[in-house]
Amino acid sequence: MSVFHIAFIAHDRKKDEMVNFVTAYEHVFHGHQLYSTGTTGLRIMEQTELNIHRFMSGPLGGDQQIGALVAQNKLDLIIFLRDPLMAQPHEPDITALLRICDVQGIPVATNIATAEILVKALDRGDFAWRELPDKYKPVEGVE
Ligand SMILES: O=C(CO)COP(=O)(O)O
Repeated sequence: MSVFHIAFIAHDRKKDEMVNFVTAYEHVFHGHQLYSTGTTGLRIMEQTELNIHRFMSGPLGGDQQIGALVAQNKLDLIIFLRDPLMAQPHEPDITALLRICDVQGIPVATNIATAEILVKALDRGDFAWRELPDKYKPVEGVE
């Protein structure tokens, strides 16, 4: 099985939805390299057997840390359940993360409907196209 690099991010009022989603598809995510922002990852790990590399909490820079991986083309899929009805103090970081996903052409789901479609595609093996030959080469000048 190919190992893909997947990040989970959820705003506070979307965290229950994220935990339910990841729990339902735990068997699909198992065996992949998983990342998250701080609190989202904690919540998922409390409810599943998944091991997740947690970055900082979103408002403290976690979105930017994940964005740095995206900039280096080191993520294959991001599930980012955003809260469209509440302003976030780190809105510029969120916009920057989505922008850099578009720069690199990274699949990113910002609502549960898209997340469902992408996880089913992952399960089917539709992510093989992400096995780019230069994906994990270190970026010059960056450790
Ligand atoms: O704010 C977030 C994403 O913008 C999520 O951060 P937490 O997972 O730490 O709550």
